[in-house]
Amino acid sequence: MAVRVGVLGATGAVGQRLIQLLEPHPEFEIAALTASESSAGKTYRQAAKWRVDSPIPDDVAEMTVSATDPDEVPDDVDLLFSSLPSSVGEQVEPAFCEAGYVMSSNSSNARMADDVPLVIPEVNAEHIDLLEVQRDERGWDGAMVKNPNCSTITFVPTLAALEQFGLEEVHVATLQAVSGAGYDGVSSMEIIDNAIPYIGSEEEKLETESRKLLGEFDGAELSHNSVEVAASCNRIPTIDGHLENVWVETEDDLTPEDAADAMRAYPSLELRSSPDQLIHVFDEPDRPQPRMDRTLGDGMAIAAGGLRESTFDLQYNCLAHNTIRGAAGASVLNGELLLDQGYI
Ligand SMILES: NC(=O)C1=CN([C@@H]2O[C@H](COP(=O)(O)OP(=O)(O)OC[C@H]3O[C@@H](n4cnc5c(N)ncnc54)[C@H](OP(=O)(O)O)[C@@H]3O)[C@@H](O)[C@H]2O)C=CC1
Ligand SMILES: N[C@@H](CC(=O)OP(=O)(O)O)C(=O)O
Repeated sequence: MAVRVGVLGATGAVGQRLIQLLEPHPEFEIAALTASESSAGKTYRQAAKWRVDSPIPDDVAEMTVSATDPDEVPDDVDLLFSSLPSSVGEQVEPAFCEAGYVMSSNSSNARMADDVPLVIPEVNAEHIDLLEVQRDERGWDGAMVKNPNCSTITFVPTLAALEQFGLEEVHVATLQAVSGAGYDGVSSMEIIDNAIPYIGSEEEKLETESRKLLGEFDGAELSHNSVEVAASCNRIPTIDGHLENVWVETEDDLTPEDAADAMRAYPSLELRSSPDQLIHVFDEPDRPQPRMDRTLGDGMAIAAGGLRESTFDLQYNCLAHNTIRGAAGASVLNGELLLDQGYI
């Protein structure tokens, strides 16, 4: 029987992607949709300005949107996906977990909290058991797992593949699509014929979340990886797909060929939304490119290319679909992990 799920922030850009991924999902059944007070009481069709590249599912369109309040969500909903603005998530997500709901959240609040697992299943699935510590400390029947920021998700799997060579120092420069800022985030007059070399708080997120993801969980505490990460973030006028330039220094010798082999061999998982091949390595020096490569593995794969020696041991480019692998798909995958690991 399918698990009954709810989406918090269902009318937003990420909420719509969640609905697109959840509606055909065989393990999940959409049973509740929430948004702000101004959407509550409306049908989903009335409340959401649907902009995803597939038709709004008929049965979802006629559902009534409720306020984002634990009392408004049916008790038999077993799993919540949250795509709320982080300022709202910070206020309401803990109340849902306290009320007993298990939650897979995409919002940035609490990602760095000591007792909140920040998970990319193919990289650090074992961190999910930090939920036991969380439940002990917070007295929750529910639980909260987070996925990282979309730019963090793009480069961390490639670092995980290179970890065997001893990561010392990483520099990353991003070229981020406008969808990452949400529909109303960047105006056309700002971004067309332009690039903006600033995205608020983004650099710090890449630098800190990557070290948490690559950290060790000993069953009681999580220690963060000591690799030095320096990030520089830029907004460019692509619609979807964050492209990143990465420079890596390693303790052991590392050739571009070794790096390509390690990335290609890095395993995926058996979870439904994991791609068959997690990291797709291009031999062509001018790939990956956002428009051509963002839908690899149904938008859940990481693409890499341009592997070469430079002033660093290794330099390369990588790419992921920011609203699928970087947001909604990442949350769905964490939901599948919660189910697989018996948390729901
Ligand atoms: N866009 C992207 O690519 C990415 C976004 N994220 C993160 O995901 C989250 C959602 O982003 P995005 O979908 O772009 O945001 P949107 O602004 O498009 O959507 C926000 C959603 O939250 C609801 N909401 C807003 N205020 C409240 C409130 N006070 N109480 C309850 N619900 C409220 C909105 O409802 P209503 O329609 O009624 O206003 C809407 O459903 C953010 O934390 C963002 O940082 C992360 C990675 C990528
Ligand atoms: N800041 C990211 C998207 C985002 O919302 O990130 P976060 O999930 O960390 O809030 C971007 O602009 O592309």
